[in-house]
Amino acid sequence: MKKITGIPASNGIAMAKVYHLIEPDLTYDQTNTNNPYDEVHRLNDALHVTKEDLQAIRTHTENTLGIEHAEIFSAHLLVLEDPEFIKQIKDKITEDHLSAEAALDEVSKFFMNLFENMDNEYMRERAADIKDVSKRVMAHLLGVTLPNPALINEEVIVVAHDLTPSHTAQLNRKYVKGFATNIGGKTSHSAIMARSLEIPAVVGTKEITALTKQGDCLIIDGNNGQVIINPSNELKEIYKEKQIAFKKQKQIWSTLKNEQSISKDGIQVELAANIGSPDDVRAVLENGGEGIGLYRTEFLFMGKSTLPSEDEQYKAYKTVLEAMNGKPVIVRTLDIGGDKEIDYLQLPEEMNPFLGFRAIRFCLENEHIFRPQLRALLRASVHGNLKIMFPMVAALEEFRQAKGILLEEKNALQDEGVIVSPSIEVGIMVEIPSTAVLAKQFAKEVDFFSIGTNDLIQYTMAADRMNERVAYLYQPYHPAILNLVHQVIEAAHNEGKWVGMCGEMAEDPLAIPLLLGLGLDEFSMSASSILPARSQIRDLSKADMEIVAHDALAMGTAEEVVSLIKSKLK
Ligand SMILES: C=C(OP(=O)(O)O)C(=O)O
Ligand SMILES: [Mg+2]
Repeated sequence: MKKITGIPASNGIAMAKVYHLIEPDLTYDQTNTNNPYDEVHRLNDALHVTKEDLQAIRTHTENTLGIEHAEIFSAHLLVLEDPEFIKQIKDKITEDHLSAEAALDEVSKFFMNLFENMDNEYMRERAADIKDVSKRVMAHLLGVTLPNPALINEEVIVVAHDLTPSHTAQLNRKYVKGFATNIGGKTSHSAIMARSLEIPAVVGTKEITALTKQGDCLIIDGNNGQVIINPSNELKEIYKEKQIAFKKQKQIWSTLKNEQSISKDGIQVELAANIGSPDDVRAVLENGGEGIGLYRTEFLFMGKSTLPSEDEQYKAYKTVLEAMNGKPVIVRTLDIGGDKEIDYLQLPEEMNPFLGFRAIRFCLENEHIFRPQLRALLRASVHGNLKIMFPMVAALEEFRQAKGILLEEKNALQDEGVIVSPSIEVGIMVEIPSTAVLAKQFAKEVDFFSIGTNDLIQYTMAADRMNERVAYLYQPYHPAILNLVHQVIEAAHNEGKWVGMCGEMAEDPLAIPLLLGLGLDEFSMSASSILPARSQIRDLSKADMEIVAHDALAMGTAEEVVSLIKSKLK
C-alpha cells in the first residue's frame, strides 16, 4: 500500500482498477534489412491487426458514444486501405532494403508533408489521419501496446501522465470512475472535463504513472487529493463509508434544486453551468442550473478528423438552446490553442502556445472557420436565449472586428430570408489583464463580461495553469486578482452591464463569499458544484461579504485574504 497526494480536481471518491493510458516509446533501432521478404510479411501482419483494431474501436465507439465519435476511425481505415500508401512502403522495403519500421516512417512522413503543404483544407486534415494510423502500425511492428481508451469495458480509474481533451472525448463515463494524472492543475482541461463528467479526479500527483501498474487497485479522493495504491481491506472499508457520506450530503443539496440562488439578505444571483457538449445539459438541469454560463465549443471540433460543418454546429447549438428552454445560454466561439489542440488543423508548434496564435486571434485570421460558426449560432438563436461570447480578447479592435463579422453574417442571413433573434447579447471573456485594466472602455461596447479566471490568473501571475511546480503562484485569492475582478465589475455596473465568471474560481467555496461581496451577477461552474454553491450563498449575507471583500482588496498577500475569509466563515 502507498499513499500520495495530488491536487484535488473533481469531487467524490472512486475505487477501481488502474487503467494505464500511457503512450509507449515508438522509436526503432533497425533501419535496414537483408530479408525484405520477411519484412514485407511483418508489415502485412501489422497492417492486418491494425485493421482489426480499428474496426473493433469503430464499432465499440459507435455503440457507446455514437456514430459521430466513430467517424474518425472510418477515416483511419481508409488510410490503411489506400493502395498507393501501402505500395510505397513495400517498395521501400523491397527496393531500398529498409526495415518495415523505417519504410513505414519514411513513407508516412512523405505523405504527411505532402498533405500538410496542400492548399486544400480537406487534404491537410488527411495528414493527421496518416499520423495516427502510422502510429498504430508502428506499435504492432514493435510489439508494443497502444492504449485504446475507447475500448474500456470494465470499471477503471484512468491513470495517465496527462489527459488530452481528445483522449477524454473518447472516455465512457459508464466505466471510467475517475482520473489520476502526473501533471496538471485545477484548471487544466483534464480537470475541467472530469468535473463536467462528474467523476472524481486528482491531478498533479507527479508520479502516479511510475507508482502504479495496470490492474492495481486504486482509491482516489477528489475532495482532498489523496491517492491510495493497493489499499488495505481496512482502508477500503473506510473509503466505502466516505463514499456513502458523500452521497448523503449530495441528497441534502438536491433539495435545493428548484430553489432560487438568493443570499440571506435577499440578493439574487444566477448560478449557471459550464458545458462542453450538448450531452452535458442533462446534468445541468438535474443540478438546478439557471443557465449555461459557458459552452466551450472547441470540443465540437475535437476528437474527429475534419471541421464540423455549419449544419452540424447548428444542430448542437439548437439542441442546447431548446433543452435549456429559454434560460440563458452563453456560447463561446472557438477557443483553440494553449492546451487545446486540434490535430487536423496542423497549427505550427510555438515556443509559448499560451501566449500564441489562439482563440479569437486564430478565428479572425481564419474566417472560413469563424464565419460558419457564427452563422450556425445566428441560425440557432431563434430556438432559445442565446448570448455569444468571444474568447481571449486582448484589445478593443479584436472585439470590434469580431462583432463586425458577426453583424455581416447576420445581415447576410437576413438577406437570405433566415430569421435571426433580434436580442442576442454579445460579450467577451475577460481573461487577459489588458482587458481587465481597460474594462471601463470595453464596458461601453460589450453587452456583458464573463471573467475567465483560469487564464486571468495565469497571465496576471505569470504562472502556467498546467505546471504544478508554479502552482503555488497560481493564486485565485491574490489581491491582484481580486482588484482586477473588482475593477471589471465596477466598470460594467457603471455602464448598466452585467458580469459573470466562468473560470473555476466561481465554484470555489472560499472565493464565493468574496465574489458575492464584490457584486458578481452570475457564477458559472461545473454542474455538480451548483447545488453546494447555492446552499452556501443562501447562508451568506451580501452586505457582510461586501465588508469582507473591501478589506481583502486592501491586503498584500493571498494568505492574508484566505485567513480573513476563513475567520468570517466560522
Ligand atoms: C473559462 C476559461 O476558459 P478556459 O478554461 O476554457 O481557457 C478561463 O480561462 O477561465
Ligand atoms: Mg480561458
